[in-house]
Amino acid sequence: MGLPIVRSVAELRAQVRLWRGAGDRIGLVPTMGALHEGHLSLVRAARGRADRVIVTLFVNPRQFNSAEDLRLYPRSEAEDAARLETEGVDLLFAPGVEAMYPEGFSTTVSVKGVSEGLCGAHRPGHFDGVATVVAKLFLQSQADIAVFGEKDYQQLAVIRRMAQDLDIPIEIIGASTVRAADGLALSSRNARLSPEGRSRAVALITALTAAADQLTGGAEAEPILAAARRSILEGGFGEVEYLELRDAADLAPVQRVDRSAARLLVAAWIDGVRLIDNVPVWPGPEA
Ligand SMILES: Nc1ncnc2c1ncn2[C@@H]1O[C@H](COP(=O)(O)OP(=O)(O)OP(=O)(O)O)[C@@H](O)[C@H]1O
Ligand SMILES: CC(C)(CO)[C@@H](O)C(=O)[O-]
Ligand code: BAL
Repeated sequence: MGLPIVRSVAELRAQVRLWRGAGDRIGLVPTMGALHEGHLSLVRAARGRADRVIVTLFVNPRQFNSAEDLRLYPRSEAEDAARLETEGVDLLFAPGVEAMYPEGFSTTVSVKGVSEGLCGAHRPGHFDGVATVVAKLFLQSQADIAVFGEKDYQQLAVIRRMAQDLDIPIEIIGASTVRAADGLALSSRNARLSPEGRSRAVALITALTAAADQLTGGAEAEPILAAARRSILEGGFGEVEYLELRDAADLAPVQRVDRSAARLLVAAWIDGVRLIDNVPVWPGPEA
């Protein structure tokens, strides 16, 4: 029969009404397309928890702080739809910009606290764009659950806060990061790396995991982070935008991991491509 693709909120709502009437539980997987195994892992997580799965594909201009990044963002809707059909997805919602932001659109959802620093500091307006579009997708789909990747860890924290603050009745599921065989986190932007950049990009996760091991149990973060930063640059990255240790729940800065779980987060540039990644850091067995 093929995967139904709808482009208007009215069509989406009509389908959701039928499913809700039948008592189905609805799962949502928001994406910007150019799908890879990371996205498909979110789809599988949603399928395990819901009767119907909606994937959304919308390259959201409001979350791009660089026109060049928006222009270069990979787009492959036909291939994406074919992969989603194989995964047994029930509906692809792929609206155009005018359907999401019609003439006169004037609202911004802005989340303080967790959206500050890290990517928030380096991509001005990015999380306002994410929070606004995700709030719309939640309300348009009326889904019961939504799945997001931990690869975009700060984004996940922003979305959890936004849904809680706005009393949107949806359960947010965080799914662990899917990696290539060498450890690089899968990302749509990896497609923009040269073959040499791609093979050197592994320096990011190598440095993160080494630093996380040393931080486990409460060692002072500063010298460990400085060494990790050096090894990322020596590994072939041109710039480390940030490398920070934060509390895993509220993303407050952390000097050492001696009480609760933390997260080590990085953004770095290689080949003119900005890659992000993060790993957990645990207080250790004696904490
Ligand atoms: N490697 C991955 N493992 C698990 N989830 C992922 C992975 N990469 C992306 N996701 C998740 O997929 C969803 C859609 O992300 P998106 O379409 O931006 O893909 P992406 O690969 O992160 O692209 P990019 O970072 O280049 O924009 C988000 O919830 C994101 O966290
Ligand atoms: C959540 C999201 C689909 C909102 O546009 C996007 O930020 C993404 O792909 O991670
Ligand atoms: N994966 C998060 C979306 C973005 O980079 O804009």
